[in-house]
Amino acid sequence: MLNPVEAEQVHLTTFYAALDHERELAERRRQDEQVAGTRNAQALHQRDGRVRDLNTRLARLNAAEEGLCFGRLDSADGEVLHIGRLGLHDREYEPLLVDWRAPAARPFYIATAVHNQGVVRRRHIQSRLRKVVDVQDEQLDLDRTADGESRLGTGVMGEAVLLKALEARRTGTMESIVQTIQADQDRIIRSDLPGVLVVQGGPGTGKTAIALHRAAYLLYTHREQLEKRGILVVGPNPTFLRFIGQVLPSLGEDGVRLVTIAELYPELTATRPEPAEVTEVKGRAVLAEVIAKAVADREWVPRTPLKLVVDGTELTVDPAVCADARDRARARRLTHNQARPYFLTDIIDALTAQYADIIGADPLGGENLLDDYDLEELRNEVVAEPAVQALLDQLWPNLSPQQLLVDLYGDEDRLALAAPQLSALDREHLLRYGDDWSPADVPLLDEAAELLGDDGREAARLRAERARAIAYAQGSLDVLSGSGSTDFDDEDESEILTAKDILDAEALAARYEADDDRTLAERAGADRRWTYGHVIVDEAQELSPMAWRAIARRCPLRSMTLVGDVAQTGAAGGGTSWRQALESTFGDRWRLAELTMNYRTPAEVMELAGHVLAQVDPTAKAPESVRSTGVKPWHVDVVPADQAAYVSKVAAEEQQHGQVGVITSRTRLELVQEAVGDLRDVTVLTVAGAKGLEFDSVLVVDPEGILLESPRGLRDLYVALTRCTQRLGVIGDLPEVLRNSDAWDVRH
Ligand SMILES: Nc1ncnc2c1ncn2[C@@H]1O[C@H](COP(=O)(O)OP(=O)(O)OP(=O)(O)O)[C@@H](O)[C@H]1O
Repeated sequence: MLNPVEAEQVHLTTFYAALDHERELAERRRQDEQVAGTRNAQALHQRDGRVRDLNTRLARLNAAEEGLCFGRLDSADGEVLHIGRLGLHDREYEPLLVDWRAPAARPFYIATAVHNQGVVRRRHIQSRLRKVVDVQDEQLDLDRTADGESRLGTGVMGEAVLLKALEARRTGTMESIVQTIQADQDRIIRSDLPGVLVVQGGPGTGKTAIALHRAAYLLYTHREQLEKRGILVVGPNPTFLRFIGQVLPSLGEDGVRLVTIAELYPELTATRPEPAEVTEVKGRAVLAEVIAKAVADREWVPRTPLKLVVDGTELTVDPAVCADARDRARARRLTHNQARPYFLTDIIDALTAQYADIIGADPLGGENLLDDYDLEELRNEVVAEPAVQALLDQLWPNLSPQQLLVDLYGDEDRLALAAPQLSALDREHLLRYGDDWSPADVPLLDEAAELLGDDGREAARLRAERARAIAYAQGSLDVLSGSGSTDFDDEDESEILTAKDILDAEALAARYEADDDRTLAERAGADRRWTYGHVIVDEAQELSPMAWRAIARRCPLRSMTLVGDVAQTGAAGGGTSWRQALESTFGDRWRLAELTMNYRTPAEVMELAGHVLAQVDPTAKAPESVRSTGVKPWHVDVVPADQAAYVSKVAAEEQQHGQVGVITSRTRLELVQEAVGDLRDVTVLTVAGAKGLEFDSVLVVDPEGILLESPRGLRDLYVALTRCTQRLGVIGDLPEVLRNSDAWDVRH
């Protein structure tokens, strides 16, 4: 009789054989597609589509290679299901392996001894390089529990496997948790697609991991709906995006665009740093009104009549005429730039009429002497007159969002007019000259783009793109027709229509466009108006109301997952309660789920961090750590002058424990960075840069500085203290909140 490891090896070998078979099949079909000769452009085009699908299939099969099968469910009725990273069939199309996202796999994550969902045994299978290395069983059958064969358990699924995963050294990038997703996490992952779901959870509760697995689950379950529009994932900074970037590909999913708020606006780099007070003002919901007013102010009505000269004739633009033209243009309910031609037409008509009255006046007092042809000529003259164009640009300019903001920020009077509801100091924060952008400007540019509409650049870009596509298509047709002549010596073959016979370059270009070769993320990234099937925001507490508006615009269906912790808010414009953060954009149309177990930070470290949380919010409850390490956090007070050198020495020692994160105040950052140099596996960051990240060992340097240098210093300190999976050291003068705790192991 085989032992469990041997028995599972037999199954695993079958699964890998099926995986290899699928892979070979896809590979062969891809090769066949690639060598199949065709001269028909439409067939070529369809073939490209099939090759792309096969590439996706192969990428999915390859992603499942490591840890292909990790679970097994045995039901009371004797049914056995193996759970894996994807679904596989045998050659008779009988299911072999169930995808972890399929409904049938669900009991693997939620069955308990009390609610066993018909499962009597859950088996965790661990493998490496196609070999089963360990098997852990959980008996979920209460009858058997009664006779002592099993126990009710701790409420943690697959405890031994989970703890092994949590104890493991970090690699510097986040990994998939498919094998050990816990029941409360599973409920969130599989929550319904529609609506806004807010996931509140303390540090290390798995919010990021869950958000990414939810993306994979949604893509699998609602593929039809989501594949075309894709999923947008918004994270706090580029380092974080790199940290999480491999999780979805490792789950076999692309079709997801990962961005920070600063990258939300196409073709723009928004990296200019700015003071927190400025960021805070730019993030306020009222800025939407300010931008709207700034746009409206560019639809200008002069107070007094304006004079201009057309070919020696003086004409007057009356304020009443301008006001009338403006009202009529606005009544069309178009964007500023789209409404502009209507306004212009009215003003030009008025000027032409005035011009004609003067020029065509009958000296004898009779009717105007000009006919329609003359009037048309006069109109052309009015339009061609530079003074008229300058006047029109003044009254209703064609504007890009960038120009609107440059003009607004750079002019005290414009600011005063557009933002009377802001204090003089707040307006001063906005005042600046130049056209480089900070991340907080991005939602404002986006807001402006909505109100202004296309300023002509988008149309020009599309025209250029189309011209390129036509040139490319023409090239393809030339190649096809060139090679066609040599091949047609057979009677029958000459009957075949070539691309050239049935298509011209323009039609072919249209086909190429419809079948754009860029990835979904690239296409979505280039199009400001792209709307996604689902949006996931991580560290969502950091977003300002203006950022929420920009995000909401990208998902009119309001299908979103927002994960975060309002006790960790560091950004000046971020929210400290979900209600306050979301109210202006979503009202109360969102549902809340909470997570309470901490899978990252050991209990010893959480005890300390708990003191800080109690000061951030006395009503908040720190998440409960699932494990303790027996290693107390340590503290040493080193005078500032010696700190950098000390940190460098300790960081080098800590390297032996794995990835080391040195988190320090902004003021000490450079000094510490210099001292640490480029020690392998050691990263020096500020708290903002460490958001969402984790390390085996963390050194917090200058905690007092972290606390004092930001109005949200306490929350920053809480974030810094909760980044480690194993060890925490604190270097520098201790803030009051961390003194007098028994949690410390004091170093001298
Ligand atoms: N069910 C699980 N199985 C294995 N590991 C898990 C599980 N849940 C969470 N983890 C691990 O715990 C760590 C913390 O998870 P994650 O970063 O998603 O937490 P978070 O709630 O986003 O934290 P923070 O708010 O502090 O950024 C990660 O290493 C993650 O892989």
